Amino acid sequence: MSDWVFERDAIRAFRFVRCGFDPATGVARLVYAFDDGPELVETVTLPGAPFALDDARAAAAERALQLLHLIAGVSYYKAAVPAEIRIEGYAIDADTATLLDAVYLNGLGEFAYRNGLDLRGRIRFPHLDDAAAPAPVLGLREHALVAIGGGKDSLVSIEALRAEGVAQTVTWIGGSQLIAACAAHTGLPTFNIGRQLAPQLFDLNRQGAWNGHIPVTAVNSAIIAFAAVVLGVDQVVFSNERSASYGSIIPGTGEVNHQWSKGWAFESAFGAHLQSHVAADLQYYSLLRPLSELAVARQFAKTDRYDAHFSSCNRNFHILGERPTSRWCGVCPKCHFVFLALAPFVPKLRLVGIVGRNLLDDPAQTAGFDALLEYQDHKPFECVGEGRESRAAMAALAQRPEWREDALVARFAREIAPQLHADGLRIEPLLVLDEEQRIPAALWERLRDRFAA
Ligand SMILES: CC(=O)N[C@H]1[C@@H](OP(=O)(O)OP(=O)(O)OC[C@H]2O[C@@H](n3ccc(=O)[nH]c3=O)[C@H](O)[C@@H]2O)O[C@H](CO)[C@@H](O)[C@@H]1O[C@H](C)C(=O)N[C@@H](C)C(=O)N[C@@H](CCC(=O)O)C(=O)O
Ligand SMILES: Nc1ncnc2c1ncn2[C@@H]1O[C@H](COP(=O)(O)OP(=O)(O)OP(=O)(O)O)[C@@H](O)[C@H]1O
Repeated sequence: MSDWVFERDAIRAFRFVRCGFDPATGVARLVYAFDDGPELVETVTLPGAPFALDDARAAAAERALQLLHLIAGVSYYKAAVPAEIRIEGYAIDADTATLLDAVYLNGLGEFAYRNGLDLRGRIRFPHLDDAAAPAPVLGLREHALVAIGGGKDSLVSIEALRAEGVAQTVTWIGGSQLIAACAAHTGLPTFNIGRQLAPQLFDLNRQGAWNGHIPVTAVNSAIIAFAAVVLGVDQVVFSNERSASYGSIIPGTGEVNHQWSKGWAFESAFGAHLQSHVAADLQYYSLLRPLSELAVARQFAKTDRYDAHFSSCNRNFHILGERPTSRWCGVCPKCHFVFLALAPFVPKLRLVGIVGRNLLDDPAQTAGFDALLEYQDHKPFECVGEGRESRAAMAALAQRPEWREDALVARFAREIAPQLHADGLRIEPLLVLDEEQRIPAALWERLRDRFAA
């Protein structure tokens, strides 16, 4: 890393140096730096090059690339969180700055909390006073790039879109074999985007950089939106459920949402921004926004097509280090939650077969399930449903002969449920669909009945 020394607390500025895309190779380069330190270069590679773009689409691709550059910078900015942010080579308007201020502040909420940092008032993207010209209609082809993450949620979306006859390409970022296997198992066209973080980020981490969670869904969304413009298609579909909009309530701090960029605040702001600043006919939406985690679990239970392939356990998705030998580690909050959320809807034998064991009959996992229930702990910083969903799922299992003898279900019925109001333990109200979403109206009309049952 040359002679430059990373002194985290002495760094003054984070620089967005430049970004560029080569349609001949499909490689986008996103370049950043701290002060006058070495360039940090992240690459994003779209398969299928060369790409031929007419002038209007090339201009829109440039706008989408700049948005990606700005959002993906969060991985590097976090290493030092300097007071100044500089954008070189292009300029942004006030709307774009407002979006970025929100993505960085809220998306780094867990990072800031865990590191004892207060980023409020610190993150200010510089901007011009003039508003950008409204983005034009590009005449994009009707086709959906559907993000797949290897877990249950995106598979529910993919099957719903298939049933409704929506043309889709299953799209993912990175080299996960697990996601590739799930994608292949859909039997649909696939699109695997390469992403390499600047390797120096890991050196900075070793040298004492601030480190922690980043809003990875915002980054993935910006990558796929850029790909949609390059490919000339009109929809980017994610599978973020309603429950993702609710964070963990931390005594003395308030709400901290690990999943902020999976929430409605990000989806609504980012989707509107793409239409006003990138292409007026580019639609970004989450197909599962009207559903709670329990409602998604109910949908997933309807098919066993992916049982031997999918996993919701995030330990499968580390960039560095060893991958788990089993698809489900069985001890992390996501394994706990997905087991609990599926249990009311999936036959017990099938569920134990998927995860490899019965997590609800293992007293060693008591603390993990207590956190999900928000019992003597807060909801874990993970992609898990609301506490009321976990409590309602447990309460339902406590009524089922096949589950109620299991150690953690029996303990819930004996020790926790008596302290709770019975009305708050009903599953049915949590399965009601929400109308706060941005799914194209005609599609939602067709989907509503499917998701209501
Ligand atoms: C796989 C995972 O859960 N990783 C989180 C973990 O990182 P760790 O160091 O254990 O491993 P790596 O993921 O290999 O990361 C190495 C370093 O690189 C940084 N980094 C990674 C990706 C990126 O886009 N930018 C980065 O800067 C990372 O910070 C490491 O220093 O712990 C980290 C700290 O808490 C998390 O940030 C890692 O989370 C990944 C970014 C990740 O992809 N996580 C998803 C599985 C995830 O958490 N999804 C959320 C969605 C949240 C959202 O708002 O988008 C969810 O499903 O709830
Ligand atoms: N590597 C990836 N590439 C593209 N999209 C991704 C990737 N990882 C996650 N996503 C998308 O981000 C969103 C949130 O991911 P999340 O992990 O919650 O979903 P999932 O993997 O489909 O299901 P589960 O909640 O069971 O893990 C989903 O829309 C998912 O498709």
